[in-house]
Amino acid sequence: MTLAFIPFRLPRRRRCSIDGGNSNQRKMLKLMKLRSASAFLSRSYGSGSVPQRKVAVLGAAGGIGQPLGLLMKLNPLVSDLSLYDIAGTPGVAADVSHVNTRSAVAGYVGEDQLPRALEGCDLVIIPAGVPRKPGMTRDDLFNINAGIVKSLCSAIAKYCPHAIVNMISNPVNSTVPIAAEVFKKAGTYDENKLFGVTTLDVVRARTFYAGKAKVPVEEVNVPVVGGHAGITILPLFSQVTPKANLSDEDIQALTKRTQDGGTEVVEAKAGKGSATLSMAYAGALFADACLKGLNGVPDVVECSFVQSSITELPFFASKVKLGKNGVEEVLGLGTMSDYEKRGLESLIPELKGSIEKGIQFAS
Ligand SMILES: NC(=O)c1ccc[n+]([C@@H]2O[C@H](COP(=O)([O-])OP(=O)(O)OC[C@H]3O[C@@H](n4cnc5c(N)ncnc54)[C@H](O)[C@@H]3O)[C@@H](O)[C@H]2O)c1
Ligand SMILES: O=C(O)C[C@H](O)C(=O)O
Repeated sequence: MTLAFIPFRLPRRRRCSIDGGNSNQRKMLKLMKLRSASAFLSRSYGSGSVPQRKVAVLGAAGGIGQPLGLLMKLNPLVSDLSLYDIAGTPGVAADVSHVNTRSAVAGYVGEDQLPRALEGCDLVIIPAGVPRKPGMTRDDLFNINAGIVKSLCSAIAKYCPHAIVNMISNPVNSTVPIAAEVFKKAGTYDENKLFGVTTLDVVRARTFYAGKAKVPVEEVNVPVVGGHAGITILPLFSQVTPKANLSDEDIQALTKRTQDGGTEVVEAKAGKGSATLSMAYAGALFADACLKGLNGVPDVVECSFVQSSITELPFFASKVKLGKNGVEEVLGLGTMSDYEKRGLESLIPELKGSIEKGIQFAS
């Protein structure tokens, strides 16, 4: 998983050898980086023209929304960036708009301006809602965030019914089913266009594994399946690459740390919210993957919580192939270890309950 808007990165070994060189070599590196950026774009779109893509961030003045807005402004696949919140967006939009990259930026504040924020959107990212404080579960956010998500999704159904939706607001295990129900009621539901963003779980699993296995973090690839809360987060370290010789105890500790990654941040922030910067990074990665898919870039695969039939549950996170219409294929679970099989069995009742809670709320 690499960011389209950081196409300049050379593989680690090449970077090392040139970075240490003389000034001519460094100039050459700079030129190569610029060339590789334009080569990337023309490779992806043939004629060299990048499609116009309007992206909205709902909750754009928040802890996630602000850095996510900035990261989307850095993404050359975005032509129009729409920053919406119930307060604070004029300032955030003015600030982000001064960054000298491709997209036009507009700030929208309050419900009256929501239609204009959404009209013509290809992708809507939703980090609106309250975050956890220490001692809370993600489900404790349900009472406030379910209503926020429901009303935002009603507006999406009305003003940009064909947009891809990236749901960040917690509890994701329930907010995605809520969104699906709202879209179904409005007659606009397309199961291929609704995604629960679980990328931060993958980002964490990669980081924690790389630290333990002493392998370069950029090379680590590991699927994380299930959902996005506690034991419903199931990293499949038996499928990780590159392989390292870790004990069962190590794998269990890595699994637990991945499952508790959000809580680790909530506790460290001591009442000032949950993960924002790492989430903005993860959200930008996932949004970028969706845009690449929309633009026809082949073989884009990410983990996401989507409508699924790979288990008995109607929604499930797994590897998903992204294409011009959103989900192109929900990929299976692959071969799992006995430990992971037990993890899968024990997450099912909790995830089922959270999905049903969301469906019931919205219907
Ligand atoms: N999926 C994940 O992996 C993941 C990771 C981190 C956080 N989260 C969740 O993301 C959400 C946001 O977290 P945060 O730290 O940015 O919170 P925050 O409180 O800093 O920001 C939330 C923003 O949402 C806005 N908002 C509230 N109601 C709104 C509405 N009706 N329309 C538009 N905007 C509205 C607020 O004004 C605020 O600016 C939380 O629910 C959190 O649990 C999810
Ligand atoms: O833990 C949280 O409440 C926020 C988010 O879901 C996370 O995983 O960081």
